[in-house]
Amino acid sequence: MELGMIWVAFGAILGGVLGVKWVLRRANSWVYEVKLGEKRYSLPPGDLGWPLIGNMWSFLRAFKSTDPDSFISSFITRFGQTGMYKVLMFGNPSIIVTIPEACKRVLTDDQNFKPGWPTSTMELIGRKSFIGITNEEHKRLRRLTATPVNGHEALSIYMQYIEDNVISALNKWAAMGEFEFLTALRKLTFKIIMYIFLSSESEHVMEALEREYTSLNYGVRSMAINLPGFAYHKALKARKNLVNIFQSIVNERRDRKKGNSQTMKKDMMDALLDIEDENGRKLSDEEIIDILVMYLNAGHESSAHVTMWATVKLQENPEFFQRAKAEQEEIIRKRPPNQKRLTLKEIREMEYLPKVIDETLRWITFSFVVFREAKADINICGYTIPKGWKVLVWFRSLHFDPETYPDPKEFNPCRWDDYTAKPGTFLPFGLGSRLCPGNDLAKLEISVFLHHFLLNYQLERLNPGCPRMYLPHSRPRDNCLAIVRKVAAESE
Ligand code: HEM
Repeated sequence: MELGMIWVAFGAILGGVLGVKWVLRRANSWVYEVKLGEKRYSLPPGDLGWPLIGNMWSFLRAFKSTDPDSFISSFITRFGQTGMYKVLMFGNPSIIVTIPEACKRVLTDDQNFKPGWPTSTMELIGRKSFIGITNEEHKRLRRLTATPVNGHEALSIYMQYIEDNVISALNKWAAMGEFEFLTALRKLTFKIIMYIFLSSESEHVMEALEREYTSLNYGVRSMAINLPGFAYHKALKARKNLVNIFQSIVNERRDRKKGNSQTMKKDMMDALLDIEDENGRKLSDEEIIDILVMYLNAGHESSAHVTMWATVKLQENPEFFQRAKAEQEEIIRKRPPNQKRLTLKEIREMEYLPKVIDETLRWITFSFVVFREAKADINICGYTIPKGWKVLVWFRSLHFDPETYPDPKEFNPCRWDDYTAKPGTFLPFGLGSRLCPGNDLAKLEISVFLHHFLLNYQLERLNPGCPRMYLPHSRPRDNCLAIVRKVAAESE
């Protein structure tokens, strides 16, 4: 009898637990889907996860494991290869899009989509940065800021500065013993983007800014928990420090302008201070600072990570290393004897190195997701994306699709030998009006670095088997602790 009671109690508790779980698993659907009425039946398949946290737990678990793609795979296993899935992430009901057709549609339709970055990201990058302003304002500021960092003329102005700094950084590192290769590359790419935007600042200011950016970045894809000890809390503090530093730079520039003292060279900061709209309105300090926070962040983290991985993967694969080095040696051989430096023309004529760079861009997919928000109900590939829902364009799925890229986890530049990416299958820099304005600059920086590295250096990692982290971006846990060895004398 007593045993019977125990079983009854056990059954009741189990039933209760399962009942609560059943309710909790459906709670988000009742909150977000029921109000859509008939439209809810044409949503893509998926699940909105748990109340409040939605699918964040499974996302973070996957991206903190060795297999980040297990997050999307779990949707494919449960709901099939539909290419679009409903989720609740970063506090919003959202649709993840993973197939070329859907990604292209979302990224190229500005009438129906606007930027949809989580509020937590906006707080960090800035409400007046490109992710927070209207399409019209974006168009105007984008035209002004993108021209100086892209295209032939702009790049030829920066070529020598980039090359000088690459040569001296490599020289310095080779005399340094062990160091964090990624951290050093971040400093190098930061110096370059600082030069373009602010001409130049003291080493001291630059170091301080770069340190704050590292903390800012760790917070960008973390849970938005503003409590001491959490990455997001540290990132908010870093943003405050960045804003203070930029404010003092803006003040100094405004004073200098009032005093009519001529700056040596007009940089992006001058352009931002001068710009006026059709009504003669100038940009406020807040607008200028948010644009700087965004550009300086986007303009150094990404190039540093891609340069590091390209170097590491070449060094790990002697066959690729040799082929890449042979191409660079050929460039030197063909050069007139009085020419000492790499030219844009030589970079454009390279055939193998661009394949190495494209393969690195694919293999790490630095921006694995970008965010949009539907401005109206819209049908894509037979599914409804409701007005106000976020859209997560999941670049990682495009770049790791085995149909497009056989054996996708293998790093293999030769896959690009006879292959031209079909539309929408290779989007490392995004697409449409928000296409990365720094794509040419990034490729230039990476090419110049690899040219000098391949000709003269070797990288020896101290922990080659060190685990890889995927958040906020793909990197070795030890920031690529390594020694750079000089193997040949520089030609000049
Ligand atoms: C390998 C290096 C880089 C990668 C992989 C990369 C990737 C991307 C991607 C995917 C986007 C699109 C975001 C979206 O659609 O919402 C983007 C936008 C952007 N990138 Fe890059 N980027 C790189 C280098 C740079 C550099 C060097 C700069 C600085 C000049 C830069 C500045 C920006 C800016 C300002 C945006 C926002 C554009 C807009 O909203 O109009 N990026 N980047």
